[in-house]
Amino acid sequence: MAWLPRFAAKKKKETAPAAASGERPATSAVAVETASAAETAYRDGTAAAGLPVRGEPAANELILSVNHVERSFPVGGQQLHVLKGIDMELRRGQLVMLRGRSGSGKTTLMNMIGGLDQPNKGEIYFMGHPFHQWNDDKRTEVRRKQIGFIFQAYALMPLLSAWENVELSMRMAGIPRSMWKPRVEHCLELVGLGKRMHHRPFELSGGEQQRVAIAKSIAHRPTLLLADEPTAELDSQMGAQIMSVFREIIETEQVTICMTTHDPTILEVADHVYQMVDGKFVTT
Ligand SMILES: Nc1ncnc2c1ncn2[C@@H]1O[C@H](COP(=O)(O)OP(=O)(O)OP(=O)(O)O)[C@@H](O)[C@H]1O
Repeated sequence: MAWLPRFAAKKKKETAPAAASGERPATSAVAVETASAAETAYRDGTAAAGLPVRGEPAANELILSVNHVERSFPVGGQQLHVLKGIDMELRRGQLVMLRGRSGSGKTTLMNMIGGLDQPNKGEIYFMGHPFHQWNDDKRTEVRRKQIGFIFQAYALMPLLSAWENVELSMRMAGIPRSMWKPRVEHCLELVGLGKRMHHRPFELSGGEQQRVAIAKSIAHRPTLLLADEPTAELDSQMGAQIMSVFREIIETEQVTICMTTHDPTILEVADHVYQMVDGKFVTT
């Protein structure tokens, strides 16, 4: 679970300017025109809205390709080889799972896929963008618009309602204010929380809180969702509900989901499972 603190530290840095832009008042004619162009673009699903193009995505489109990736960390004057030549790919609409013992390198790989870290060797292309070559600012820009993150411990703001939590993520993604309401409603309904929109996290069950976190992660219409043990805190029934929500959002949002899990019952619903042992994938 090293992923959460490492991601949280970076996230703080990346969201500050976005939050400011979300609050931008449309006071000038230019600003009004820009906002309405962005809103139209958002409705039409065009790139001008600052969101990924929706349209009709090509079935089976290659979203991510990882080629011969290696990652080492200096520890005690020596190199600790954590990833030892990883090849994988993710395609549009897939639900892909990574499984492996604690310390096998899953989090390290997820950090690379999400553009939070870079390999020492090898290539990572996300939507054709060479993450292995790009600097942190360029990767952050793509990540903010096209990738969503879900954590084991939900990562919700405790004093905000479900609605406000989802709205906050749209504000931070720089989406025009007038688009927030319909999209927040849509996302919360999609995860089955239409009747709990104004509850705060402590008024919701663990499964419901995780569903708010999912609504939050898809509000900006990412292409890829990365989920670190999203069912680990839940009982098997709630875990199954989360998996059915994942299937639903894959269908309706054409998103791709890559998640880590230890739960063998959940593995059954994956389109593909990568088994990691000591920094490499093995076939089972
Ligand atoms: N920044 C770092 N510096 C040094 N070692 C690291 C660093 N990040 C990860 N490691 C080491 O790499 C190995 C793999 O860690 P990683 O967090 O990727 O495993 P994991 O499979 O996700 O484990 P878990 O299921 O417990 O989350 C561990 O031995 C860890 O200590």
